[in-house]
Amino acid sequence: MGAITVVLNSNNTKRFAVLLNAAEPARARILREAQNKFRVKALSVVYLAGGQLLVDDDLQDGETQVWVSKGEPYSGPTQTKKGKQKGEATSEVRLIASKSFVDDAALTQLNFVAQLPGVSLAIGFPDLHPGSRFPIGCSLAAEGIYPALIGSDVGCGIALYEVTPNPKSIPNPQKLASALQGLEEPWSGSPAAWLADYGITRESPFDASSLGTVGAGNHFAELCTVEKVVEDGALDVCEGGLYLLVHTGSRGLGSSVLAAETVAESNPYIPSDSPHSAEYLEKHDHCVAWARANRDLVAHRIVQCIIPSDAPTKPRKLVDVTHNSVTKHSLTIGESARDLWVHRKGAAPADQGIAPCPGSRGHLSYLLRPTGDGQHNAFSLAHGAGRRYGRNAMHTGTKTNKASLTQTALGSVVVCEDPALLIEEQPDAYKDVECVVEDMVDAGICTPVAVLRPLVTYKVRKEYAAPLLPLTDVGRRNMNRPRSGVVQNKLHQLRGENFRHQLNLHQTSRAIHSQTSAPTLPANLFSDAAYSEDKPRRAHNTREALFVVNLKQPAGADSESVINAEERASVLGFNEKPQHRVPKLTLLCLRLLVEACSDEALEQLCRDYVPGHLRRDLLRWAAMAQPLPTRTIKALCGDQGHVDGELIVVGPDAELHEGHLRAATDTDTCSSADWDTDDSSTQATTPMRRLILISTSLSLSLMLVLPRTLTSLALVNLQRPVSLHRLPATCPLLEDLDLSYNTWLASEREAEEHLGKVTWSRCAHLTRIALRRCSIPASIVRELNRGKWDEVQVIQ
Ligand SMILES: Nc1nc2c(ncn2[C@@H]2O[C@H](COP(=O)(O)O)[C@@H](O)[C@H]2O)c(=O)[nH]1
Ligand SMILES: [Mn+2]
Repeated sequence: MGAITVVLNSNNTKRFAVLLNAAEPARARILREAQNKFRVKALSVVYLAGGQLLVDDDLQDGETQVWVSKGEPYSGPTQTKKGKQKGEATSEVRLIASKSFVDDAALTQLNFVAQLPGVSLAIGFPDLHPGSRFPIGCSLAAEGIYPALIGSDVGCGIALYEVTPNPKSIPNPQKLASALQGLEEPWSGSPAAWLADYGITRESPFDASSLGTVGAGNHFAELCTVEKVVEDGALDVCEGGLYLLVHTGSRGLGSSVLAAETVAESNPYIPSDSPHSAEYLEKHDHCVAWARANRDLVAHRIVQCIIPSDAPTKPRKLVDVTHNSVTKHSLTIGESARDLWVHRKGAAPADQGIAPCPGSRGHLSYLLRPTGDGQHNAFSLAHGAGRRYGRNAMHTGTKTNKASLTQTALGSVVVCEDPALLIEEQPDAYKDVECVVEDMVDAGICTPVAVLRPLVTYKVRKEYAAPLLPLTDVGRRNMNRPRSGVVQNKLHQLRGENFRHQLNLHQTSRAIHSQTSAPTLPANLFSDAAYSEDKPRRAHNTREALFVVNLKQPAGADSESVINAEERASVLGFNEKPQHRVPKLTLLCLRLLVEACSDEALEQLCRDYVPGHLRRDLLRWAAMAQPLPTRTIKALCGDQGHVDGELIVVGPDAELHEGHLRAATDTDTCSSADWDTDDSSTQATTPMRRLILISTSLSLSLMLVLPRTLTSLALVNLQRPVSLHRLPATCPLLEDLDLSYNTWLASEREAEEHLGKVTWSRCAHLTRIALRRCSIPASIVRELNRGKWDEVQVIQ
């Protein structure tokens, strides 16, 4: 029996040594000591290195560390295996991390990319964590180029600028934060002139709209002070001086480059020295230069905010490293040296001098000097602490105090007016940067030269509402006019904004805009039953009555259980009265084609000729006017299982098809999709965000497979109660929930019974709930608001 190190599994930094003795069983002693030392009563699980459970009391010889947990999964280091390429050549996987936590999913991804044809070496740094498809915090050496491995934020990186090296005193973070205004608006200067300084003469739609903006997600600009200089004279930084870290990339430009490369294939391979590689590298280099220019402009704007000047100069840049890129290096793997393309996906270069290693907004950051010959680490270093938890995992549903999120334990201030981002980017979401640095120092690949302390972290303000005019309208309106510089500029801006808006829709689909089509034909041509004014009138020959007729009231259902068109319109978010809404001619034609086609022909028609937005409009319109049967909905949805992120099923001739959800779930839920996309990239497919079920049914088995990406869900006038208590787990991102017109929620007692079972605090994003013609007891309203900053809007 000897000494063993006990590590607290939940954070991996708290540890102590315990001397085991023969008198007391090892497991019991470890737990007892750990409960005392860590002051955590519920510790009950002991893991051995690699994650194996210590079930009986005896430790094998050779064990030196154990991890104690309250039951959460093992978070210690994991051993990696040697990968093998598809052909005969072997690829090598190296993990440079022993103290840092590395998620199993990230290792799986690392092993996966190591197996790709042409890849010889995959290195995971201590900041390694899962990306949506490929790992982040790694370098991959390959014969050719895989654009998807670099990701869509090509050129993203971190730069450090000098603001005031010798201030009289440390500036007040709150004052600094309030000075940071106007940074979301497009820059008022000339992007072309700014870019020209970086050798960029090619215009892009993103120049006017995005150049000089930080962007969302993990990007940030941070005013900081030098806490400690470890290597004298390094970078000329002074303790107590004011500096600025800027982390941003090529904004929508990189996304557009990756999108163009991945039209036919999701992970294409470009052989080295092919014409295609030259073409891709030209675009890649454009993004890298653009991202540098962007960081410099962000820095310039920020310094202008805090030290306004009529003749501003660019702040002095001390370092600028790109962490998403591909560059060629000579690497010796096995016997021989070869020129290989090193893909850095969240990895700093180690051949360009000092590199920043940011921790988080609530931790210190480091400046590191690379050491060694670069062979072991493929001339790369960790690019930061790396995420420890995925974004979804940060939404625990427990009550969060806004002030505690905008003020960090280090006394710094956070400017972030997006509540979800504020939660997702909490310091706890990131690994321990000290461990990350130690792991690299232990591996002999760097030494720290200075330590930075955050003062103000700028993420985003809600001060600029981008114009969302459809590109086509803007283009058309300006087609025949001479284009002045101003108009040209505006056009570029709108194009950029339009693209950004599309990306936003892909990612959040918060706003599903209703059509505002001008009437083209009289409404009564559209609905069969209202075909002609000459037709003998039915008892209620209004549109509302027709919808009711079309819905074929189920046997035994009373009139209360059927909802009229206006009510349906309210569910769909259409504000106009239905009879005033007339479909576009294209919709009418499509509706007729749908009627005329066989199932097979319809599927082909939809697949090959009808764009998503038209199919979506038809689904919406039909939901109002003449609900479609299941098979037609299926044809309109195609393989994706939804149309443009949305699915509307109005019964009773239609019901939710399991195939719909399977398809939608398959495309949406990559196991690590919620971790990080590393950028504001678009996904190859639109995730399903909105599901509307009216007057149909939803079985428990379907409820359990609802796509996790849903932000808007309507379960309206359903004939049978559904297991609402499953919602927080199945739809964690839910923002809008419509439970209107459900007869099983009509009385207080019934509403209490069904709504009372839901842990509403776990629906952290919920902002609106509609309960038209339903009851909502006061106790439920209280529960709805528990743990929320803003009151959930209740619509009745
Ligand atoms: N000093 C700060 N560091 C931060 C902050 N948010 C994130 N981070 C660190 O930066 C890297 C960036 O990684 P990427 O994959 O998004 O390019 C990340 O790993 C964190 O360690 C912050 O607000 N301040
Ligand atoms: Mn980045």
